[in-house]
Amino acid sequence: MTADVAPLALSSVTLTLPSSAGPVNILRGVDLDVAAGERVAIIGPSGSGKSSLISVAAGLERPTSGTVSLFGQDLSKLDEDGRARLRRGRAALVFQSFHLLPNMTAEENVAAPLEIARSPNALPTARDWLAKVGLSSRLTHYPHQLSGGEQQRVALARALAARPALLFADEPTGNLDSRNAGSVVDLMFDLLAECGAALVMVTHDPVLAQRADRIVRMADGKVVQSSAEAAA
Ligand SMILES: Nc1ncnc2c1ncn2[C@@H]1O[C@H](COP(=O)(O)OP(=O)(O)OP(=O)(O)O)[C@@H](O)[C@H]1O
Repeated sequence: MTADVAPLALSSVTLTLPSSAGPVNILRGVDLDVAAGERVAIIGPSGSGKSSLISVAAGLERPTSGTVSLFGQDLSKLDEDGRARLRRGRAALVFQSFHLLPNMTAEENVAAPLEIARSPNALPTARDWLAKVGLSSRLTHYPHQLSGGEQQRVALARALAARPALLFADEPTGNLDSRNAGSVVDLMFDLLAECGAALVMVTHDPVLAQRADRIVRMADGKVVQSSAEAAA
């Protein structure tokens, strides 16, 4: 993995989607560069395009125009499989609603992407990561047997077990009470530091945003401010 290639670079990105009321301009010319290991929080009012930005940046959605480079590769030059291959082991995602597979235990949920990436010792590695997030006693529990905070910690272990260079997080604590949110956030920042991973995180929580190295404020589909003091 080359440290000198920017994990993420967006240039003049637009996203326009059709709706019954006509085309909606969701992203209207977004530039964003994220350096290796840099932690960026994206804030802004509801509907300003934060989740859409993450979706386009992670290659889950194609921009209408502009370029998205992930680890130096232009995503528009890759098909869906190519984008998935590029992300695998290097970029990970954590969402507000966890997205754990309901028919798999905690350890199987964490091991699954490692197995897909053919990493050796997937299950022992999964167990190590569940220990890091304080869930050694819940290895064989299914998601419905876990609390919201525990499910989010499994999701975090799953995202970070492959030691990605970039983590995308969309409201990573959105469904948690403030005590659980605080412990998940502490854990996330500790584990990111351990991996040296960059973070692109959407949040409505100003306290969480302040923990980032940089705060990017969006309004109406555009970046309107980008600085360490944006939330002040
Ligand atoms: N598939 C779609 N088709 C049309 N419009 C959409 C679609 N998805 C999102 N939008 C619109 O795009 C805008 C941006 O949505 P997005 O979810 O990115 O905002 P957000 O800043 O993440 O909002 P929130 O903070 O409420 O989650 C919203 O006005 C939304 O209604």
